[in-house]
Amino acid sequence: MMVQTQKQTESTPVLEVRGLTQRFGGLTAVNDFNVKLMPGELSGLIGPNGAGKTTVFNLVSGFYQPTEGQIFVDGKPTAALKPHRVTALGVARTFQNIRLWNDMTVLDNIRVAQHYQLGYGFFHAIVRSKHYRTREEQVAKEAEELLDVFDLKRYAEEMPKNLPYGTQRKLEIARALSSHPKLLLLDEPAAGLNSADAKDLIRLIRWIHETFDVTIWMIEHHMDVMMELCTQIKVIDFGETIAEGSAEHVRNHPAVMSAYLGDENI
Ligand SMILES: Nc1ncnc2c1ncn2[C@@H]1O[C@H](COP(=O)(O)OP(=O)(O)OP(=O)(O)O)[C@@H](O)[C@H]1O
Repeated sequence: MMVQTQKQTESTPVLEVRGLTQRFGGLTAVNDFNVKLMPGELSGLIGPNGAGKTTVFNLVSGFYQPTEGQIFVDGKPTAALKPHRVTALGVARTFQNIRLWNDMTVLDNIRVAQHYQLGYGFFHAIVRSKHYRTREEQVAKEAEELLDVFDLKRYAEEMPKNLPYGTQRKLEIARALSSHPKLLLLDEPAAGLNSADAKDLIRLIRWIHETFDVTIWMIEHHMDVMMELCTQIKVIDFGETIAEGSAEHVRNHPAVMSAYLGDENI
């Protein structure tokens, strides 16, 4: 019985997307998109500007409700759920333009993100019940530990906007991990980084993948970052999937080369 349960768990994709389509008025931003990510994968999604990549992430994280199609997180349908419900089911993300809470300290950015996941009620917070206090202590401890493992502890009382750009990116990833996600979506994590910071980011993502029990799906324009990290890459253009496979395979794929013609990043 135990073995069967284990097998079932192992064969359930962390994310499965079927026939996902998103229209904005007359524009089809994503058309019949399908993907299956198994536990522990580190995969990529690439495509030229405006191809529909962020729209896919917005759909998977519940920011948009799809025009058509189904999304399953760990086997549970999520296409009709609000973002906080999708987060509670185990999806966390970062944004192309860093979205930290700049009027809160670094430590509070992590603590508040954890609260989203805890979801204990208003009553417990108001009366500060024993249950609430115990969880609060746990949250504070975990937040400090997370800052420690990300080598961010010295910035705990700083405001995020005062940190170097690469450190803000790191903090945003740490904050996403604080909700214990099964699936981490990274939207262009190397955007705006210089090449030294981009190399640090590659090491950081590899370390997260090896250390945390999390499946990672990332969008990135820097092909060298994708080549270093991703085992599987999907390529979209005008919302259509035009290629998929290993980094090497997609890099040399004629449809990909044609889609990127003139783009110096590939
Ligand atoms: N909320 C929206 N309303 C209307 N159109 C939108 C909306 N969000 C995205 N689009 C359009 O959908 C298309 C896909 O956009 P999307 O941001 O997903 O592309 P992308 O591949 O992430 O691009 P980039 O690499 O430039 O970030 C674009 O034409 C964009 O203008």
